[in-house]
Amino acid sequence: MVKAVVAGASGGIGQPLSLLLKASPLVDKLALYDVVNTPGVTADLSHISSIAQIEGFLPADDGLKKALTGADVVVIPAGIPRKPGMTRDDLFKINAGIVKGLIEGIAETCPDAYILIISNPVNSTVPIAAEVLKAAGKFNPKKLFGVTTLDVVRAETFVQGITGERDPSKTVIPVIGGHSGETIVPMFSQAKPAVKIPEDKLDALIHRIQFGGDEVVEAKGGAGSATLSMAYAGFRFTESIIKAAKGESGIVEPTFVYLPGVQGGEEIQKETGCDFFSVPVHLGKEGAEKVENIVSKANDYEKKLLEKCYEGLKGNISKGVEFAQNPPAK
Ligand SMILES: NC(=O)c1ccc[n+]([C@@H]2O[C@H](COP(=O)([O-])OP(=O)(O)OC[C@H]3O[C@@H](n4cnc5c(N)ncnc54)[C@H](O)[C@@H]3O)[C@@H](O)[C@H]2O)c1
Ligand SMILES: O=C(O)C[C@H](O)C(=O)O
Repeated sequence: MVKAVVAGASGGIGQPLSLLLKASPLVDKLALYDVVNTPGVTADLSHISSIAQIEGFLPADDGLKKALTGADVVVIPAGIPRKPGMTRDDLFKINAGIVKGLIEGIAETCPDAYILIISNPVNSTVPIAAEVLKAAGKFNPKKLFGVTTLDVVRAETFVQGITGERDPSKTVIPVIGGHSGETIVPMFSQAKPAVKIPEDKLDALIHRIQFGGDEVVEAKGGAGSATLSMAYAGFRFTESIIKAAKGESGIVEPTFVYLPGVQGGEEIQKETGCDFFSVPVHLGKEGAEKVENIVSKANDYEKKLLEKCYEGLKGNISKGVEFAQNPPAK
């Protein structure tokens, strides 16, 4: 029996993500939570003839608690998206409080659930979540994940323009670091099967992966950021978590985790100076089993990218920790 919850289910990501989860044979129960419109979204999805029993909740009448009760996996795409000219960090002011509130609810109602955070800025919202869970005495670093799968999906897609592979998802390209601009570090040296990127194309390819989010924000012209590709990526990661929890072996996904809390993470923490980092994580029945240290395998070109990543990422992490430890007065 797997119960999944989407918090932020009525939004641009929340709706297609809820659709994919409703259609998935891996989900038995699906709860949709949002501050608006969940009755409509739930009624609509409930007509789909799939396994998942679906229920929708609003904040009234203890809706968050009811949605979270018995949850195994909580996916969080709640919060505002960017408009052209904004950075992900510009979302901090509003989204930090939204994520904090939802994590407080999880700490109280379903502290053993896997928590998958999509809300930006991921580099800060995940540290916020960790601090809130620590303060409640409920932090399990093996079950807290920042979803960075869209960066992996973009790397797979954009490199296809060079390799010409028919199915881009067959090339595994680890993307590590964080989830914004130069904190995103694609590791083409570790691609499987190996890919050969012509030297004159590498800078542009890396830049497109690091700033792929901007491409969508600009194209949507004020109507938000990536939603459909994110729903696909978020579903792909959620499926991996559920499959691993059900005992499937050999599942490895890059995801943003608290390094000291996962086997092998301390070595990467020492090397990077970052407490949180996206790295390929081996997923198992209890969540993050161990991390792969591919940081130490970086070539000279990637080492330069990583130096820039550490600079930005450390600041983003501290900002989240500081917010959670000293929340602004309401
Ligand atoms: N991690 C990634 O790779 C990635 C990719 C794309 C977008 N994002 C981020 O995901 C977030 C959502 O994007 P979107 O396009 O779906 O935005 P959206 O505005 O379309 O939807 C957000 C939803 O969150 C809901 N919400 C607000 N406060 C809430 C609360 N306290 N509890 C529950 N729900 C609440 C809103 O009502 C809305 O339905 C943004 O922060 C965006 O930057 C992350
Ligand atoms: O770019 C954004 O703001 C949304 C998301 O983080 C993305 O990478 O598409």
